[in-house]
Amino acid sequence: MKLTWSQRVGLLLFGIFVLVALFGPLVTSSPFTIDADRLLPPSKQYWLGTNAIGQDNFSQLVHGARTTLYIGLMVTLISTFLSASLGLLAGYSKRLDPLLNGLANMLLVLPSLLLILIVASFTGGGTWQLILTLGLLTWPGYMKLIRASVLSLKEREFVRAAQLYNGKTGYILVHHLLPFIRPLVRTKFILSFRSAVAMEASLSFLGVGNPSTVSWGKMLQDAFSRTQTFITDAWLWMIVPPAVAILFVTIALALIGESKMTGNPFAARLNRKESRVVPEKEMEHKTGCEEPCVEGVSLGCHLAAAGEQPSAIVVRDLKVTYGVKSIIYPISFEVKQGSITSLVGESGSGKTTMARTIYGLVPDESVDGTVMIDGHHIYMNGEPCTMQRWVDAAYIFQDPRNSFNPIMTIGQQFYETMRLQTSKEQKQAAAVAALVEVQLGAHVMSLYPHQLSGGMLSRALIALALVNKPKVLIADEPTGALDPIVKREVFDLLVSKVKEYHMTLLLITHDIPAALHISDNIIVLQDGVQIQGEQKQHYLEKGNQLYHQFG
Ligand SMILES: Nc1ncnc2c1ncn2[C@@H]1O[C@H](COP(=O)(O)OP(=O)(O)OP(=O)(O)O)[C@@H](O)[C@H]1O
Repeated sequence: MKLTWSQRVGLLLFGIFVLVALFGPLVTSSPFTIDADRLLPPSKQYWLGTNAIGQDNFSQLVHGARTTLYIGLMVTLISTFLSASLGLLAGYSKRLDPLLNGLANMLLVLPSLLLILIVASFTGGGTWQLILTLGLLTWPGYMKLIRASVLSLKEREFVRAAQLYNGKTGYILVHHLLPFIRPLVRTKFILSFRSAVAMEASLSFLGVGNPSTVSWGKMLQDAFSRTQTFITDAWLWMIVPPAVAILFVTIALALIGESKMTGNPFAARLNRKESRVVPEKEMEHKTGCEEPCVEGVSLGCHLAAAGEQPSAIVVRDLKVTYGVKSIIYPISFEVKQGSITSLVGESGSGKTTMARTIYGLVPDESVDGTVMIDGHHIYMNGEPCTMQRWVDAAYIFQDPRNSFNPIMTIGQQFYETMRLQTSKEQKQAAAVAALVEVQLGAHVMSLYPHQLSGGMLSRALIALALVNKPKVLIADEPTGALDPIVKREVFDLLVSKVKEYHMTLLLITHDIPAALHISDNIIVLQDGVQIQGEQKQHYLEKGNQLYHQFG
């Protein structure tokens, strides 16, 4: 990381204070020793003179650095940890959010200094009481910022994908979300340190704090509490040194913090990424459930038992409603094993909603009817789902750039989806083989998504979906964002792989000629309704014609 000049100055200045705090007390006398006259001016023996009871001001300043920085560090660690962890939890968990956010709001509306004074007065004057009071009352501001970031991040496709193949909240918070909020956490750390130093000084100055320790705030309090300080020149060596020390520490931290906010290359990279992606509307992921293919119970098995080609996807009387708005009107269809079915229709007709519903990405309460993939019921009154997503069935999201976590390498994201391979070597070999099959080299494993072109990302996403050789693949406009030539290449690649592995494909596309060319069946949606007969024929003919005319 390249340091800016202000960052270097800040670090140098702060480093000097840290060295003084660490080693100063080892080479100076005790700050409590009273062995000189009162209010002596600076001399060779007492570099900063003596205070109103004859203690060495220089020794007090050096020992005070240790206390002030120690309190600042501890307060900052507690406050930053709380901001980050509670912000992550509140942003991610709908259940915890009202509680944590409500608590943060409550603390924010109370006047903080008054609150701290009251709590500190009640808890007594110990150093740890002060640290805990400050640490426990100063987390809400940044907690809310982090919560807001997580609320937006968790709607991104790569988080949804991680939910599908890993599911564990702790893993997603630590591996997928924490890296994004790290710049905020760093900034919070530095700003907290700065305000904790100032706050400690203010509270000590007001008489709240440990009376048996020396700190810069306490030096100021001693000085201000005696009238001699101001009727002589004593204020010059009693007040100016601790005040300047506090000022310089806060300036040093401000310089470091300023650089962090503007010069952090990761933050810049993140901002570039954020500008490229638009978070989707909130659509809570709820899992369905698995029902093993028990003969005589599941619909797919009924068909198999009857000697027909079993259905890989069964949709019966499916209806999707968001609030009072109906998106999909009752619809039924089946996709036979090893076949390709295309779902076409005008923009906004409900194709993506249908695909997401089939894969179990739509909340239970919005869904009515039956959906089964390879014999597994997807929705069954909120029972936990055991259908292995990315293993039994995979889903290719519409936007490949949004589907990969921008701060993890492609290789790391492959490893996450693999459950069949146990060792790292096996995973590596399978991932490389999948990438090679989509004409990408093994070097792609170590690249970040922003280092790949749109076409490469689409191929990588197909490889990711194919790596476990799922029986069913749902692809939502897998070539939507590509130019016509690359589009055709990626499309052909997808179809060839589906055929090679005898997979079942449900394809959402606007490309009607391609759909007509490759599909065993085409479903046409219009305003959430499946159209049939002449109306369907007319739509396909018109779409085919227009596509040839305008691409
Ligand atoms: N989470 C949601 N809450 C409320 N309405 C939604 C939600 N998601 C989608 N919709 C609505 O459902 C309708 C169908 O959207 P959908 O994305 O399924 O269409 P689509 O056919 O895939 O469109 P396109 O081809 O443009 O991607 C739209 O009117 C959309 O506003």
